[in-house]
Amino acid sequence: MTHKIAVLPGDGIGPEIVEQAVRVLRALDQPFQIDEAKVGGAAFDAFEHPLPPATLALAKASSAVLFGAVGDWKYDSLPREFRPEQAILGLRREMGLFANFRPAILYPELANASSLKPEVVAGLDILILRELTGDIYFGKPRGVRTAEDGPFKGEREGYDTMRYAEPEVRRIAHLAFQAAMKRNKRLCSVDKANVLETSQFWRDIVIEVSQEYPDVALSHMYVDNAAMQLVRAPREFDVIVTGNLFGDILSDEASMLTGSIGMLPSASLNAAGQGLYEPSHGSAPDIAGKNIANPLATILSAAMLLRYSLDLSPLADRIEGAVRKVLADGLRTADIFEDGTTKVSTSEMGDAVLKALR
Ligand SMILES: NC(=O)C1=CN([C@@H]2O[C@H](COP(=O)(O)OP(=O)(O)OC[C@H]3O[C@@H](n4cnc5c(N)ncnc54)[C@H](O)[C@@H]3O)[C@@H](O)[C@H]2O)C=CC1
Ligand SMILES: CC(C)CC(=O)C(=O)O
Ligand SMILES: [Mg+2]
Repeated sequence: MTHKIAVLPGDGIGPEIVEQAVRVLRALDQPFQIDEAKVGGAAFDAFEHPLPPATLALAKASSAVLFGAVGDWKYDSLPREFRPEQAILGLRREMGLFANFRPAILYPELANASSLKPEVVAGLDILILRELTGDIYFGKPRGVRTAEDGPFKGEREGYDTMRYAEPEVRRIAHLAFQAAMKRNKRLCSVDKANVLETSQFWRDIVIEVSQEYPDVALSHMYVDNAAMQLVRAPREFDVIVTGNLFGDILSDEASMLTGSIGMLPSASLNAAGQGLYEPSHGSAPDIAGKNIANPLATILSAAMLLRYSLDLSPLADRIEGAVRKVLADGLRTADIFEDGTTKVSTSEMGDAVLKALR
């Protein structure tokens, strides 16, 4: 069976890191049909839209999407609908990719690259499940208006809307409990229920859903405390489930526990099992075009693609094994480099993973 994979490299380091992941996929010698399309700023430059209809159609018609990253400071003054970030938000919304799995795993070889002491992070293996199509990122109304009341009445104000519908909370909660069942049966739901109505509602629904999973130990934590606990004692967590905004922030924080944001892959799934796979980081314009970005988060995202969307777990295992081997061999991109290891470029890291696959 031929699997259709849409490849959307995007902007900044996107093309450099996606190129390495595609080389790895091709080296598996499978009947993949790999089609590439422009997205983000690259698509805006070519077609005056960050998510052209042809790119969206290609993504929707594929079994899975491999995505790089979008965005660059040079587009920051465009009207919002034309900004590159609208491409990834649009793909998530249009494809219904509501469940974002971000596994933060510390490879033993990177214990010293983590910003925490090895004794605090050794053996770290947590899963952050971030709701991806709701919350303040998508809530309406939003905009800039003249304040009608309050101490700044008559002045301009910016506003957004945080909202979650009951089915949205229920479906992500079910996935979180199911993920916890396959792991260490501990689930921590992160919210801000002491302040926000949306969060109290989220918490109430999660508690209701928990009745169906009596074997999972459910806890709740306010997001400010969770941010602190992640650097105090990260191994206390097993699965974390949280909303879109809090999950965005906490997963970037968790990435540093693994040594670098260049190590954190992600899978964004919809109800039909279709998925978009991307590193958790952005387009890193500060290092783009220098062949120094870490491609491992993207290569590990390709492994998640094989496992979750194509049901090819043995091939995913092969890629993850190859990544472990290159790290054990002491190869490091600049972001995870330390004395006694060998600094390699983006493409050299790709070469090494390819070699280790065989
Ligand atoms: N899914 C997406 O496409 C995302 C896009 N963005 C966009 O990316 C652009 C840059 O945003 P930032 O806030 O700077 O976040 P960023 O994640 O792109 O970069 C943050 C820092 O991490 C470093 N970094 C990121 N990935 C790396 C890698 N693979 N190897 C080595 N170092 C790496 C960067 O050099 C930078 O110092 C913005 O336009 C933003 O909107 C941000 C996050 C996600
Ligand atoms: C455009 C942003 C919402 C992307 C981001 O920061 C993320 O998904 O982690
Ligand atoms: Mg983010």
